[in-house]
Amino acid sequence: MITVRGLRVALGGATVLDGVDLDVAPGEWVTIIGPNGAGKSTLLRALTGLVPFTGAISLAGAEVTALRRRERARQVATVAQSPAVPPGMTVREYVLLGRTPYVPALGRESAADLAVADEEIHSLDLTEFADRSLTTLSGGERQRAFLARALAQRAPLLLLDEPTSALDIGHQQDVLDLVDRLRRDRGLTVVATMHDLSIAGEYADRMVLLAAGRVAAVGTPAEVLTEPLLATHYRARVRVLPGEHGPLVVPVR
Ligand SMILES: Nc1ncnc2c1ncn2[C@@H]1O[C@H](COP(=O)(O)OP(=O)(O)OP(=O)(O)O)[C@@H](O)[C@H]1O
Repeated sequence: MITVRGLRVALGGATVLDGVDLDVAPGEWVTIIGPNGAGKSTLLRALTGLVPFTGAISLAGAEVTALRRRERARQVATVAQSPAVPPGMTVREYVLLGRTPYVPALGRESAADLAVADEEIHSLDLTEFADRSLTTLSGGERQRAFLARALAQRAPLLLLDEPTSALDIGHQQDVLDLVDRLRRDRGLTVVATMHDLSIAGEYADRMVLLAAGRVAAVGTPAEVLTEPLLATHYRARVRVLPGEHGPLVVPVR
């Protein structure tokens, strides 16, 4: 589904990603972790062709730079870390934006587009907010609206930049369970960045540890979430305990 070879990104004169290789199989969930500034968001942005890069990135066999915008939007849906909130837009109107790649030029959304939007509003538990202005939602409610818009795009590849950072622990689990269920039901491929390492490890098939723009480790959660790797790359004092669905990373003073 995704092949990245020798990816290098320079921003503002600094090398942000350097020699990154990555393979993500169809239906796989890969979570990118790493300390602040490691290059996680930049990697996601590069996957959608949003930052200039050297090296090669292909999505479902096509070079990302060769895909036209509309085509790319049918392949990849992204929830950015802090998406723009268009003023005066209701939740339903916002989620409908996810259907843009399917609306004909100068045309309007069809009844089927409206039905898809309402389905995602329902699956994200947003029905009671559908006619409210997006700007009046709490941070967590808004986060769910961002995800609903991305899901309405019905793209096979879902890129999530810290999808749970604004959510309480219950909604974190609801949203990640939903993404996992959609992954199975719709065959979605998921690439996410996350800071909560225990939760990250519980949902990912594989993890990539980025540090200073390079891949420091890649493997199963048990291979990547180790005390020595976390001490080296995060300078964190942690204990890693065995958990039912993956290692549990506990900070210790
Ligand atoms: N437009 C830019 N110009 C210069 N430097 C940039 C630009 N965008 C990002 N950077 C730098 O690139 C590095 C990687 O940023 P990125 O946002 O990818 O990190 P991250 O791993 O997602 O961090 P965080 O965990 O803090 O969200 C950072 O040092 C950042 O300051």
